Amino acid sequence: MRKPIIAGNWKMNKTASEAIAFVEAVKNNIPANSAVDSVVGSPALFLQSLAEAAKGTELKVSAQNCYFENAGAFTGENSPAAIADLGVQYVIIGHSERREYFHETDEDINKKAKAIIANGMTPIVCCGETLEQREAGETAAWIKGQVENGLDGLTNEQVANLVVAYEPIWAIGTGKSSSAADANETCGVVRETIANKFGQEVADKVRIQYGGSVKPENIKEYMAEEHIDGALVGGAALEADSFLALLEAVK
Ligand SMILES: O=C[C@H](O)COP(=O)(O)O
Repeated sequence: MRKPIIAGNWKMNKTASEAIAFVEAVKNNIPANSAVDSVVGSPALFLQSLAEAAKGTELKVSAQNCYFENAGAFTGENSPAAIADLGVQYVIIGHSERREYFHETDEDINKKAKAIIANGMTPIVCCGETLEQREAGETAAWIKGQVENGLDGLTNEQVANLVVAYEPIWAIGTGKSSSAADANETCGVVRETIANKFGQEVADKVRIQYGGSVKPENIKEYMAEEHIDGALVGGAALEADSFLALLEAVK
């Protein structure tokens, strides 16, 4: 049985005081030993204060990116070792916005996954196709390539413990969510790709999220599907009430 994982991704939103207010409003409203892993993905600026505020609670903090080296002359980047030292437990990598606007490749994402794991954190590895790829019938082949390349060289145990987020790019922030059946089919491609590369036992353990216009009103439909173990949520995870409603719908 895979434990559901709901992760909010704030993207480049919120000020420091808004971020703390969110965590204060949420952290004590998640029951101890919750049946759901609850994660909030913050800009790097607020990671330290949020990790401190959430310490000892069920709410876990995620970065939205990091570099793949722990230290050195990489102006403007954030070290995975330094992020881990703050008490951050997850890092989202390979989000389609990072791939598109910051030209991240599968190779970068693979190096980041290794660095995140080496620092004791859990990567949330994103993949997803464009509308053009979907309409051309290329979704499965594209997702297979992203997953194979992104996870290349990891051990079976490392893959079993990470999270993959499938986010069709055309469904992100558009209000056009994928149908639950279509999302499940592609999450099934992720699982099958992992089974072929790392074995069925690993594939049965890895948690796969769907992301793209998930809201408290539709999350149950996704969570009812065989291959969907959680959600990566943007817009509907920005307000504490809505984030708590997502958790409530899943538990
Ligand atoms: O990382 C989250 C996704 O990009 C989904 O964003 P959204 O829920 O606003 O569509």
